[in-house]
Amino acid sequence: MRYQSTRGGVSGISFKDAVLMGLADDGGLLLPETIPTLSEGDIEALGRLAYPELAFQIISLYAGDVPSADLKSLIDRSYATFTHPDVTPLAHQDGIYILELFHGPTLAFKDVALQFLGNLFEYLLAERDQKMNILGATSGDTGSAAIAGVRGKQNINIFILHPHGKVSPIQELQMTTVTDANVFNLAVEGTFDDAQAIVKEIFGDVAFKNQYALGAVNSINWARVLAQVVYYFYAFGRVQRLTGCREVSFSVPTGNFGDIFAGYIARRMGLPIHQLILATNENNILARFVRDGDYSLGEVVATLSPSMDIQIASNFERYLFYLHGEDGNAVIQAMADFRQQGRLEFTVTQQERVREDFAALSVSNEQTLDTIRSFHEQTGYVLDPHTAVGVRAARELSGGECPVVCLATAHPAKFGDAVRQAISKDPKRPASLEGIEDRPKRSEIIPAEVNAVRDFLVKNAC
Ligand SMILES: Cc1ncc(COP(=O)(O)O)c(C=O)c1O
Ligand SMILES: N[C@@H](CCOP(=O)(O)O)C(=O)O
Repeated sequence: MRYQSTRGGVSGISFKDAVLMGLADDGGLLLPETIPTLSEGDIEALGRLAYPELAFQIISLYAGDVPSADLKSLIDRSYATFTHPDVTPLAHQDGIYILELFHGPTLAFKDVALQFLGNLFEYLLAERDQKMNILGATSGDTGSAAIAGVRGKQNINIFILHPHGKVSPIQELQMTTVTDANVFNLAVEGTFDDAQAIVKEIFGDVAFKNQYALGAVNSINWARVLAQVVYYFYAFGRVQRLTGCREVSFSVPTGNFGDIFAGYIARRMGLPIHQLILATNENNILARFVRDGDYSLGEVVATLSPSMDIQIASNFERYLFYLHGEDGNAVIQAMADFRQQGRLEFTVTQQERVREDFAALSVSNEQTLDTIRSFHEQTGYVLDPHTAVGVRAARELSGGECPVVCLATAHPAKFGDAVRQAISKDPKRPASLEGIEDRPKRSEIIPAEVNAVRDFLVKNAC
């Protein structure tokens, strides 16, 4: 399998090189040159596998240059850190399937990909006798999952930018209480969008990126999206065996468009996804895009699901590539238009195609609280606010023709304030969070300026 950039300036590179390149050297995002498709029989057989074996089968399709035994060992080690034997178990509550993606070390779906990516980086760096400085932006969950994936690892330093004061207290502590010498937390005086723009601008300076061997842990990195494709197949297989259904819908709480894009890839591989429901909070540019073709930038507002307080969704560029018939020049033009005008226009045909690909809903804070409350009253199950956004959208948009899987992207204990507001009690705390408030902390506040981050990196790079 070879990889190409959404902007047409990079092509023919291997999986290993794509993982190390992160952001494509032409500023675009990497995608496989072809998407492998699977037959109904293949998909049914895959659906019977245990999670690590399924991950091996799916990832192998895209990572032919990693020897099978090595890939298997990387995957097995990555999922051995999960506390549930099924890795991503499926609960059935109130007619909805909840795919619990939060049983990894930092209690969010990001662990599914970042445990793997951390091990993969270590493996590739050892093979090439290289060092790496990871630079990432987080609205709360990617940061701690990436740190957990590489803390204490040889030849890797990690620099994570989070928006100062805009992540939940537990999310902040999960990052800043990791005081290993190779971990640097930077609290940026701005939004997640500012942090992500800084990261992309620094990656865009290819000479600097190569000089400091920068690595990407955000969904900029294709390996992130790829590892997330796996659980769509896993959930489909489990639900199909339980219900005998031919198709399944998925509802996906969405911010940076990575998780739902993984579902889009799974569907392109042949997975019979009926509806792919894109659920946003009040930062609703993506929901407006799907429903009305209105892709225009708004101000980021703080919500009860802070990890989705995003307006400029990184992976949208990957979808644009397909929407524009895999034409890199059209993507370059669209990205330039968006930078200049803060909006994009779509033809009627494109808008129709988008609505074939996705259904969408924007969910308010009030509706989020109401969903956590009513779901708890009906089932006793406690949803985190991001998952609640997806559950609300599933309830409103799914037509009931086939089962719906809601991706449960975080453990409710990460968002205690929102849960308490909804059900007047604290969510149960998993053991990993016990005493987190009392641990030593390390982080730096930094202005939302490229040069400030660049200077910090130069001083602390490995
Ligand atoms: C808990 C949680 N749910 C949902 C999302 C949205 O996922 P994506 O950014 O891949 O759209 C995020 C952040 O990305 C998150 O941290
Ligand atoms: N919600 C994310 C934002 C970054 O998304 P990513 O999937 O591109 O890493 C977070 O928690 O940081």
